[in-house]
Amino acid sequence: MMLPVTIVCGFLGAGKTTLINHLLHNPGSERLAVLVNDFGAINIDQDLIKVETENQIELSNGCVCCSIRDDLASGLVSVSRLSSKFTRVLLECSGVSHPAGVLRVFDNDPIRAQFYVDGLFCLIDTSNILELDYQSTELAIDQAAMSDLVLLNKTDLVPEAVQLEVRQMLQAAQRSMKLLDVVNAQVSPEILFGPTEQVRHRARGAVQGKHSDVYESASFYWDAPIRAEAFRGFAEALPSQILRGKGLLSLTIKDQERPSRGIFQFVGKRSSVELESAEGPERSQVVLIARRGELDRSAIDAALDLCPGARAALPIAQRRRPRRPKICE
Ligand SMILES: Nc1nc2c(ncn2[C@@H]2O[C@H](COP(=O)(O)OP(=O)(O)OP(=O)(O)O)[C@@H](O)[C@H]2O)c(=O)[nH]1
Repeated sequence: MMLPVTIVCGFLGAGKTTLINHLLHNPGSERLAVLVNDFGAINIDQDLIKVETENQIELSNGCVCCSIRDDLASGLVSVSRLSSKFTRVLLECSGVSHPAGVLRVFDNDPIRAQFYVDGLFCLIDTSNILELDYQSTELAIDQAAMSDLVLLNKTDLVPEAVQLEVRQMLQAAQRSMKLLDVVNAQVSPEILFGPTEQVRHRARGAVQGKHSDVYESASFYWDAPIRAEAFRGFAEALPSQILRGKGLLSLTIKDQERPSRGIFQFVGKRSSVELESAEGPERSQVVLIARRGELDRSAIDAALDLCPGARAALPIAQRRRPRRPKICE
């Protein structure tokens, strides 16, 4: 039996992982296999998926629409071997993925014989899309234009006038685009998993070049727990050209015996560190993404000086062959 695939796309930080977490908590009658793609050298999203799911595959080391399409295909093959366990695949694309490149994977055998794209949904960060550079705005609009439904997320952060401007910009690109206002990607699973009125002719244009030519990332890790104050200093000193930052941290806090787990989020010039009740991970990890050439290394080094002990994770190009995705059983 062929398995339906729900694809979630949207520019960096738009709320894709928030949506995946929401759907995993509210799966309805579905048994979901989740494939998660992160652009950076470290897959932080893998750890930000908050439901204990053994049915999760990590696709890191590049963008799923251009550099690691083979990894997506082999991830899907791994799912197909266990297809009786699942009723649906949820695919979270990296924020710089173009849906055309992702859809191409489903046009070829053996994937074409085992999976079909049942829905393509796009998250838009309503609070930030008007601030993006031209090329990133174009990518975000392309992602939206190819989707069956666009979720205008983070509407809590902007006044109605801005929401209206975003709507007008998107509908100027495609008049028939379907838009739904949401906060924290809260949408009924029936809307995404039920029958969709799919975009009739999804353009299957070739993706121009690789997204690693347009965007770059830097990843760092700390083997010892970090003082929360020191990390705050680092986060505040990050240069404003960074489009996206995220991290999974082990933070020491005054008067607390054990380090706590912290989640670092940086998007649209807003940064936050959320402390969780769980104990911190063995290693703290942070990924920063910017347009190629705009990742100001000396400013980042100056920020890292405020938070000693960081080591750089190897850039994608210097790694050995990307790891084959493995499904946990
Ligand atoms: N205020 C507000 N914050 C939100 C909303 N949706 C998501 N966020 C926050 O935005 C940040 C980014 O959300 P993610 O779900 O990680 O975004 P993403 O698209 O998966 O990010 P990438 O995978 O890095 O592209 C997190 O701090 C979320 O908690 C929303 O509707 N309102």
